[in-house]
Amino acid sequence: MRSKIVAGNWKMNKNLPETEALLTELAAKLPDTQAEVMVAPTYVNLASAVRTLDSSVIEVIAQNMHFAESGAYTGEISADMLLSIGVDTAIIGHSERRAYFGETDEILAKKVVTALGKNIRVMFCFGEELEDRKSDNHFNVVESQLKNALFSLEASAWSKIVLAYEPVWAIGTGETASADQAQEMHAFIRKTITEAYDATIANNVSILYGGSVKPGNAGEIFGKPDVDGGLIGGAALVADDFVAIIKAI
Ligand SMILES: O=C(CO)COP(=O)(O)O
Repeated sequence: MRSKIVAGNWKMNKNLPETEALLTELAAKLPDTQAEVMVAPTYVNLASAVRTLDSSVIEVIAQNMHFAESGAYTGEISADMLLSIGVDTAIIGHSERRAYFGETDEILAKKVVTALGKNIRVMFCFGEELEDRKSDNHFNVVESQLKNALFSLEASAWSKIVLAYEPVWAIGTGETASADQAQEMHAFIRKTITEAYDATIANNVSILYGGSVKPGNAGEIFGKPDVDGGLIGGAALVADDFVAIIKAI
C-alpha cells in the first residue's frame, strides 16, 4: 500500500530563527492526518530542525545530497552527514538542481544509487519543461528521465523511492497543471513503471505532484486516484497554507 505524503520544499528560504519559528508553528497546528508530513529546510538548519521537531511526527528531509561518500567536494553534503543528524530522506533531481547546478540524469542516477546504498529514502523529482509540453513531447521526456535515473535499479530498491512529478512550467509560476493533467501524467508514470518492472511496484510507489499547489487547488489535485500527495514550494513557507494543504489530503 502506498502512503500519502505532503512535503514542503523550503528551497533557499528561512534563516535559523525563521526556521525554528515556522517549525514550532507547524508542529502546534498540525492536523490529525494519515499522511506523512515532511519539511525540507536548508542544509545549515537541518540539525536544529531535527531537534525542534523531536517530539513531532513531522519528518525533516534534505533538499539534496552528493553522490560521493566523502572527499574533496567543497560545499557538498554526504549521505553519512545526513544520517548522522537523523535525516534519512533526501530530495534528488529537483528541476532547480538540474537547471542551475548542471545535474544531469547521469549524476542523478549516481546520487540515487549512493542514497539507497546508505538506506536513505529518495524523493526523486522530474518533469517536463514548457516547450516539451507545447510540442507534445512531455510523456517522452518524463519516460526518459525515469529510465535514465531509476530503471537500472533492482526491483527491491523501489520500496525506498518516492516520486515527485513537477512540471517545470508550473513551479513558482502560479500556473498549476490541472488536476486532470496531473492524473494523466501520474497514470502514465505508473504504466511506464509497470512496463519496466511490474504492476505491484508501480502501484506501491507514492507519486506526488508539485508545482504551484495552494490551499485552493490541493483538494482537487489530491482527489485524483494516482496522485498520492504533493511537494509544496511557496505555500510550505506559510504555516496556515501548509496546514490547509495537509488537511486537503
Ligand atoms: O518546486 C516545487 C517544490 O519542490 C514547487 O514549488 P511551488 O509550489 O512554489 O510552485
